[in-house]
Amino acid sequence: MDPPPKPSSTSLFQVYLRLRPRPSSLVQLTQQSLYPLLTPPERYLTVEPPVQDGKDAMPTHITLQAPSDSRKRAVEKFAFTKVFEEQAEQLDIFKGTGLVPLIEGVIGEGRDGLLATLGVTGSGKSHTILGSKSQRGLTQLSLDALYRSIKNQLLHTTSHPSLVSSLSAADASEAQILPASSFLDGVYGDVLAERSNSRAPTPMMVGRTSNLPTKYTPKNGLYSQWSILGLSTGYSPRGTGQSIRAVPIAAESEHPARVTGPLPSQLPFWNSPRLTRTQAKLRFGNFQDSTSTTSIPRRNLPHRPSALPQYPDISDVNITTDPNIEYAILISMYEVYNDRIFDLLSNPPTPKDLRRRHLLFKSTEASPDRKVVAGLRKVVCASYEEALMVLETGLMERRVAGTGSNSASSRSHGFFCIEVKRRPRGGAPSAWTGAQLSIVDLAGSERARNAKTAGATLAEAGKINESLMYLGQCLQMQSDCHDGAKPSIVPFRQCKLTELLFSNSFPSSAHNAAPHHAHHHRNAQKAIMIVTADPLGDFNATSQILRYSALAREVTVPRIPSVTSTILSGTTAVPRSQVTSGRVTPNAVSAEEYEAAVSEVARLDEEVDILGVRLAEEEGRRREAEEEWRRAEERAEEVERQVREECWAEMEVKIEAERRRWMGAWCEEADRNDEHLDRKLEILSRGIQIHEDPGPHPDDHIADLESQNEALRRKLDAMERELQCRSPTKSKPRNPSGIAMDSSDAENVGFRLVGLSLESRAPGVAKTPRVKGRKLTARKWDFGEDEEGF
Ligand SMILES: Nc1ncnc2c1ncn2[C@@H]1O[C@H](COP(=O)(O)OP(=O)(O)OP(=O)(O)O)[C@@H](O)[C@H]1O
Repeated sequence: MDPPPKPSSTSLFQVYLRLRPRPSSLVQLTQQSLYPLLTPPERYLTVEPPVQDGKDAMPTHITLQAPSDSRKRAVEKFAFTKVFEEQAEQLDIFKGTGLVPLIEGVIGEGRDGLLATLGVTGSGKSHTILGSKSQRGLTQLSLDALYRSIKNQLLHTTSHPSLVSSLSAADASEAQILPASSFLDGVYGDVLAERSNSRAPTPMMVGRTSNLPTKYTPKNGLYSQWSILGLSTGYSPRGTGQSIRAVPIAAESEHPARVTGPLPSQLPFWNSPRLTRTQAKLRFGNFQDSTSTTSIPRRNLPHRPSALPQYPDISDVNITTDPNIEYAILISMYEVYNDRIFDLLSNPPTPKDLRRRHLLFKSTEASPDRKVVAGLRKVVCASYEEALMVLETGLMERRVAGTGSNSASSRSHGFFCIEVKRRPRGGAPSAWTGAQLSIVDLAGSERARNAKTAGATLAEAGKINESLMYLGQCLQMQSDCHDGAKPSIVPFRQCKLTELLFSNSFPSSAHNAAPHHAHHHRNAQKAIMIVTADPLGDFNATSQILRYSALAREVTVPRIPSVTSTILSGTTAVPRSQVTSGRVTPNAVSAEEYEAAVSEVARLDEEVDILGVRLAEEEGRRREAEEEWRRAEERAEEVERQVREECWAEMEVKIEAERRRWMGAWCEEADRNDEHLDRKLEILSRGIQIHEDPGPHPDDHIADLESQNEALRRKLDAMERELQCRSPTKSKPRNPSGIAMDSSDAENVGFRLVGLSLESRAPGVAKTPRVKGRKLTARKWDFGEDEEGF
């Protein structure tokens, strides 16, 4: 097989392979005692000797053969840029993978750099990127190299108060930029107050399974993922006073932590007082998590610097910089979880709103030709220690869970971005340009059967595998079109992960830039992929990853003793003497023809074998396609369901709003009516004064009656006198009934009139008697008529 293709201008990634060492003998012993029936795993991977000669020559090829392969499957050979064997250390990886030139490109050329790890779960991706208790990872080493190189040209927010505002003005990603001191104070300053409002903790378990007690409960105590960076908390969140410590694995134990140089203890927030037990309880609450995995708080206290690993030392790494340039470094962190981007450095919008807002990867007004993650929080870090603290804070937010394959399995793809901003010394505030180094810790692909996941963790695994499948397709495309084919056909827009990894892999074109923006031509990013593999791990999962990530691949079919070979061996066994004996039948063929036929059969047989392998591959691809189809259908259903739910929710909101509007209008109308009525009543009560009739005073009434009586009496007297003065011959006047009336009668009449008059004044009395009475009193002419009648 040829040496792996040299990275060309079209290749998107340089691909390195790192093999994970065997677990330490102590771990193996523990495993054996826990699972005595378990057969020790067989190694299925062989590293080929280096193709080139020389002392520093590195292997580039591996062969893969299924362990205990009764079916005699094809032997596959893979080519990588370099293969790092089990004994390789972090420093070897740092120096041997071209990470230093990548950093140089970021500082000097303004070229974006990308470093990513890919592998099956538990194969050592996080170990490579983040390191362990005793060794720094590539992230810390890159940060160290960066800060060492530009420390004399680095601007600080303390000495340049306008630094943050000038960086914000030049930022194209709508980011919230703040100095590290403000950020760290915000996170750790008022720990008590914040903790009580903190988000629900994400399931987390850290440490090797084999090192954990058999029954692992929160009461056993925990240590955070950050401790793998060597920043031991020295603090048990439950206040038990104990923290589980990972038993150092063989490679690590050779390099005990060395603490040298300036320590983060010099930072003010690292010296903040430790929590008391009560405070801790208050702060972390009661960790009664119902999930199968154990929870620890997302943000621990600032860690003690005493365990900070300084190994490996990279003080000999020198990156030359232009002294006329001044720099600022911005750190941001996000994770891709379930195909959505979440900021790892920002707090929830409100303490009550525990849901995180996902961010968009898009072109902005200030960055029309290049997509950026918009709205991230970026922290200006003036020193390596500050950058480490920010990294810790982000890692605490990252989703990690214990699975059957890895006790601290990353459940999201983590992105750690170091933006190196540069401008000429004393340049205008807006003159910032720069490039970014992105370090990506991908979540591992896993088989549900091996990982023994269920529920949400299984769903996460589905999403992880899906995004890794798309990544695989992109990488496959890169290796397929190595020889001059266009890499632009790489289908990277299929999911968020591949978009983030590949969209800056191509140089920006000037015509895409908006005319009102000074166009800054960007070089295509340089990218390094470190594929991690456990030679004793899951064969199928590992071979699948290697298949799509390798730069080249060759399949050899093992020779199977078949009918052909039997014939062949029979042929060779035929003694020449027999062939030439002359006992040849008319149908018999010559020995040469027979041999040619047999070799033709052998060739065809080989072809059949190769076709068999191809068929198996095609079948695998078909299965993948079917799986993709199924997932696409599921996605479509999910989208449909979401749309329905959204529409439903929107409808409900609208109906509710309409109802409220109507209720409001109805209430308003009712109020208006009430008001109107009130006003009317008021007007009425003001305008109409009801006077109560006091009624006649009884004395007045009596006096009145008496005067009337008196008047009548006088009238009667006058009439009597008149009668007496008339001649005695004249007959006595008659009453209407014809009966003669004497004075006593007249008196009676008078009294009756008075009585009638009284009755007529009484309320509710009928008028008829009054008419009668008036008739009696007022009809003087009646008398007159009578008089005339006499
Ligand atoms: N090169 C190495 N040297 C020493 N220990 C290693 C190495 N690689 C991995 N390990 C150990 O193996 C375990 C699993 O590694 P790690 O967590 O890095 O896996 P991972 O690939 O990131 O898994 P996941 O995808 O599930 O997050 C850790 O305990 C780690 O310390």
